[in-house]
Amino acid sequence: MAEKPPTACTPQTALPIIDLTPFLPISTSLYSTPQAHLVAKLTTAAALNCACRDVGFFYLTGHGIPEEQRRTVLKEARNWFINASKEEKEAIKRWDIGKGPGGAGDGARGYQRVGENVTGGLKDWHEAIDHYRPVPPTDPPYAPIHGPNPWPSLQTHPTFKPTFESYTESCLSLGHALLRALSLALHPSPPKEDLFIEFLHNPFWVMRIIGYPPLSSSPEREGVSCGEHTDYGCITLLLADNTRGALQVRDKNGGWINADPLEGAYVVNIGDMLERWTNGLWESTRHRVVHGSGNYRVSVPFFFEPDWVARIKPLECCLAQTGGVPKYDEVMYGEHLLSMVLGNFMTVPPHTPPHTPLPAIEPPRVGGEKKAPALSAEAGGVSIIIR
Ligand SMILES: O=C(O)CCC(=O)C(=O)O
Ligand SMILES: [Fe+2]
Repeated sequence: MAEKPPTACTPQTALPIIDLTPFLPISTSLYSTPQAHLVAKLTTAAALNCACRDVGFFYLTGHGIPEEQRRTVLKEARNWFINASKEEKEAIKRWDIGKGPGGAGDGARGYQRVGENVTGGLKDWHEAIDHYRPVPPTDPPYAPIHGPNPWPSLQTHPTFKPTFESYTESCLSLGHALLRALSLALHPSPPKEDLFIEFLHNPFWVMRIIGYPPLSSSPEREGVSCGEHTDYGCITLLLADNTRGALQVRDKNGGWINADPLEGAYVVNIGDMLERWTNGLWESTRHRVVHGSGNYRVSVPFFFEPDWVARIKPLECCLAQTGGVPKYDEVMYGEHLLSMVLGNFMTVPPHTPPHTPLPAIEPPRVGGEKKAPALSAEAGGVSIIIR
């Protein structure tokens, strides 16, 4: 007789480790009976529920993405950041809306130089290429995040684009599997893996390819590499090199937990959309990057999001567990993203030194509570992104 999956959470001091194997397509061959498979899934789901409820961050093993592919992604990213010339970087730069050559520019896709991103009012000490799911140029709901992503030159970096395109496919498969597991975590009895399926016909995604010079190379020799924020979507699959002591996660007491890399694992966190779906049962956890050591750090967070047009509101099963009163108004994911990304414009002098505090921003109201905003504005050549 198969063992029963655990139901209670034990207190966590570090990030929990979750094995997703039972949710991978190959998993059916691993278990002797459907009942044994279901118990394995429920065990993973129960651990996920604890991780999302207590920490909002976890290590994910058994994710099915080959180590070789993950290593190649980081190698390509590092190679480009270190070896691409200033001109090559500027050739794929992010343009403010309509300000690129021939009126191009969506305010979002492309390369941002060190200090161009600002989080929580402070400039971030990193450079990055931001990619979004390519969408047709004439598809109205996506405006202005239209168009293709800009890629490094095929002449100088021929393997960059295919590497990231195939990695995107892998992350999308993993995202779907993880969302089935999260569904079961919320609805184990009777077991339900399809709570999110109606929101994931064509999931939107964002991928940031980030290079972090050491903070000691910044003018102030201190500050922050990526300011404190929550992620605004569904789940984030973080692939990072083996630098320790950089990514820090807020714990429930307001302290910081180091989310150091774990060999072969993803660091995963839940975003604001899952907080809304769960009516706050799971909170998207604040985190930041403070890269104090002397190396050049590389990370590639992949943000797996709902469909652009998905309408997000607390799920019935989560309302039932949280007193029955919705704490969040319904939002369309794409509108929410755009309001965060483009709805706030701030005036920033063009030569503001890194880590200069910017004017305070009134955070949007979320279920009557103030919640840190995720927004982007361009002014004076500075992009402001507050996740
Ligand atoms: O680089 C990292 O470790 C995390 C970056 C991050 O939190 C983000 O881009 O949202
Ligand atoms: Fe983040």
